[in-house]
Amino acid sequence: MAELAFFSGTMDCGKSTLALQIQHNRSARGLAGLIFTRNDRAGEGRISSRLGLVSEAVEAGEGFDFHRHLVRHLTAGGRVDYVITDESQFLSSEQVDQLARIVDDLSVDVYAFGITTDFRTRLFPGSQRLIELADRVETLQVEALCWCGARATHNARTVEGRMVVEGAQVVVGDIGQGPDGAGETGYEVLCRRHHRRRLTAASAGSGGIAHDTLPLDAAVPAPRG
Ligand SMILES: Nc1ncnc2c1ncn2[C@@H]1O[C@H](COP(=O)(O)OP(=O)(O)O)[C@@H](O)[C@H]1O
Ligand SMILES: Cc1cn([C@H]2C[C@H](O)[C@@H](COP(=O)(O)O)O2)c(=O)[nH]c1=O
Repeated sequence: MAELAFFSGTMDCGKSTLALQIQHNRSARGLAGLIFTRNDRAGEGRISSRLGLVSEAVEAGEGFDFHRHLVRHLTAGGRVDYVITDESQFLSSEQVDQLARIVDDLSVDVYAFGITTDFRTRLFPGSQRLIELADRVETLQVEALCWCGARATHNARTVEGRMVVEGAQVVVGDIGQGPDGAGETGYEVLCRRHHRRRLTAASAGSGGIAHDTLPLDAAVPAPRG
């Protein structure tokens, strides 16, 4: 039976990489997929991972109808075994309904990838609808880490390394500072404790994992002698 699966997590946890791996493995076995994205950092009509993989994709902008696109494709004699949508957090609730309709009415698997919450810890519209409708919601296994070493569960937006809480929900960008450095909007993944305290690596003065904040003493035996 076809399914709607939502692979979610923070920024930088490997979602696009997994999307491209699924695409690679399925196409290697002769399955035909349609790949969609919206507002990828690499530009329109592209799906890119930080591991360097890039693939072409159909840009599913505002007003794009996934169900109509598939019906047209099939009517024209095309084949579709599965659908991948990256940056699905940016989709509208109606577009996610169309994805569910593709699964139920056309019996095509849909694998959606996206971050769950925005820089203010609120659900994106696309992610909210995916959580409501998906047959399965998967949290990615490769966790991103907060500067303190704890699992990063939240996305912070930063300006010059400092967390900001005002601004538009959608600002396309990357982990770290923008290319021009000062004043550029960037993102940093944090654990909830540090997101709540608005404590980024820069504001905490941390150059890397702060080992003394981890409860490692109990796990690592003290050296003998
Ligand atoms: N130089 C590198 N060497 C090994 N792994 C890397 C490197 N750069 C990035 N990664 C991996 O890529 C992941 C980010 O993958 P990506 O698909 O771009 O994430 P997402 O789509 O979730 O934002 C990182 O969590 C890390 O595991
Ligand atoms: C938290 C947050 C993120 N974004 C943008 C920033 C990136 O362009 C994407 C996430 O991409 P990734 O492949 O998962 O790293 O979302 C945003 O617009 N608003 C936010 O609050």
